[in-house]
Amino acid sequence: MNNPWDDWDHVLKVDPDKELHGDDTFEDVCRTGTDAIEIGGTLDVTAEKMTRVVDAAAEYDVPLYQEPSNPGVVIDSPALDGYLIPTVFNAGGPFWITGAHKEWVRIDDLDWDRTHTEAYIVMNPEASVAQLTEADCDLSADDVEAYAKVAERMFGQEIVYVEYSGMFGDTEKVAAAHDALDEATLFYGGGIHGYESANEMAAHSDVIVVGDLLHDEGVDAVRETVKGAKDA
Ligand SMILES: CC(C)=CCC/C(C)=C/CC/C(C)=C/CC/C(C)=C/COP(=O)(O)OP(=O)(O)O
Ligand SMILES: O=P(O)(O)OC[C@@H](O)CO
Ligand SMILES: [Mg+2]
Repeated sequence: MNNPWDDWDHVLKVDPDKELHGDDTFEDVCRTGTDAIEIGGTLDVTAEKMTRVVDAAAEYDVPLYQEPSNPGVVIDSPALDGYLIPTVFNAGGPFWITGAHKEWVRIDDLDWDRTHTEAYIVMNPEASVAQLTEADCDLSADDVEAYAKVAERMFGQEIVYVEYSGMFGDTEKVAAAHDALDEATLFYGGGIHGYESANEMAAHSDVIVVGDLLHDEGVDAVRETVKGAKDA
């Protein structure tokens, strides 16, 4: 199966609820050298805020994907290459595994060819995503490895996402997920803040995701993480 993310090393995650840094523009954001832009955040995202970011990025050639945190923020735009829909394997209950998805499919006509899932393993208990989904983050490397195998082999997931949002993760646990996968692509996100941290996590995953750095330090700092990922 050929998927666009097979060739990615770096994804930039733009949170529609956060401002860009300093004088950065969306043109700068699209020209950091990242392989794709994911648009999404856990808290206070609306369809209107999503539309603002998609419209601003539409004219540049970087692939654009929406990553909705609930069905109400999904927007229909020809500028989007697709939708990356989280499912949280270690959520505290079924709503964030299949429940929100069932509601979405019930109320909307999906564009199935552009709709893909990401099997999240949420690891930082302080992150909004962990609190919202009541994720069990108390996982050993063996647990993470097992979740990754369940995602790939039992549920046919093409993307497994080890999510440390807001903190730099444990490389041993990320590597355990990486080693568990044959076909699926491992995304890693959390706390990447420069060349070194990008380079280190890129060695233990297939794609690194950089989020808050864009909003906190800006496009020049993001460009360093692209270099770190590409050099790994
Ligand atoms: C079925 C549909 C369309 C949506 C449901 C999708 C699911 C299951 C979402 C649950 C997990 C979630 C909220 C994912 C959003 C992506 C994400 C983890 C963004 C990063 O968020 P943080 O960085 O933790 O949050 P803030 O920056 O907003 O605090
Ligand atoms: O914001 P950071 O910590 O870079 O995390 C990136 C991403 O994995 C968040 O969903
Ligand atoms: Mg965030």
